[in-house]
Amino acid sequence: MIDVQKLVTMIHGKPILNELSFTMDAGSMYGIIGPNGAGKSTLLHLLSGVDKPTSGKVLLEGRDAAHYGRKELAKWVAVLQQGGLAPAGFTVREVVAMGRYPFQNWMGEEKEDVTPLIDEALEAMGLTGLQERRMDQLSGGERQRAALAKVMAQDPSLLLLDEPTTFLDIGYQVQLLDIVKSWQRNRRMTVIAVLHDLNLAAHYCDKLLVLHNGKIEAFEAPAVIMEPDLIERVFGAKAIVLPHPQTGVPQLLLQPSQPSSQWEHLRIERKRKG
Ligand SMILES: Nc1ncnc2c1ncn2[C@@H]1O[C@H](COP(=O)(O)OP(=O)(O)OP(=O)(O)O)[C@@H](O)[C@H]1O
Repeated sequence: MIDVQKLVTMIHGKPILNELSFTMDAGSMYGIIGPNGAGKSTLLHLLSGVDKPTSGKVLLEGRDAAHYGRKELAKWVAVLQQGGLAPAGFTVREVVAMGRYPFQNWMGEEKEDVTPLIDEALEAMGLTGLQERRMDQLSGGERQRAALAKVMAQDPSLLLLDEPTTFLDIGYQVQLLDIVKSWQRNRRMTVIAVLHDLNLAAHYCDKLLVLHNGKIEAFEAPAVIMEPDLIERVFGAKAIVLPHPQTGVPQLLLQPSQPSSQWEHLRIERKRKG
């Protein structure tokens, strides 16, 4: 369980996160959504224990995240950073195997043979055929999948994802979230993902935390969040909300501000050119 108490982050005297308090249950999938600069990545870094708040606390399983050692924390918290891994001279398989680092002794050894775990992670992300390829020879999407395979090999209890679908085409966006979701259900893992695509967030997350101006605007089930007034208030965008024809999950259709005048402009242009 994650218990966030009166969390404040100030940067250059300006509050970026302003007294956030909430709890998240183990084994559920949560989305953090909000406009650019709302503080989503800042909050994720605090939840991972990497950054320290100006005041307030993040309790992971009842213990202050700031009091965990790095390696100890890495045994059960994995973070998939925005943009995945930087390209480097290692092969895909070597990078995925690095996910096991927190469990290794000083000689880089583990008690059990982890080959099947690494094979499974490579297979799940469609990387078996690319496992001997160097990271700098991969596309952005392939690197992102390698980064996810690495955190899969880590086998965490809490997985933090910062805009995991950014470099992926629509097929891999759905595939990545499908994998994370089934993994979350099967292993009772807790997942917290910063997502910009609200339609995907509504489909995959049990609850959505909406950040706006460093405060929690709402923390509810997607059916409550996907509501035109809230979307316009937070994102300044007009939207129509419709149930997905197959799943019934609310989905947003964005409304361009002046569609008719744009079409009119094109019609006049065409007429002018004859
Ligand atoms: N090191 C820093 N120095 C100054 N300002 C910072 C620093 N880090 C973050 N900020 C500011 O804090 C605010 C929140 O940043 P954060 O990256 O958490 O937003 P975000 O919601 O993740 O945004 P985005 O959707 O654009 O990724 C922004 O206004 C950003 O400019």
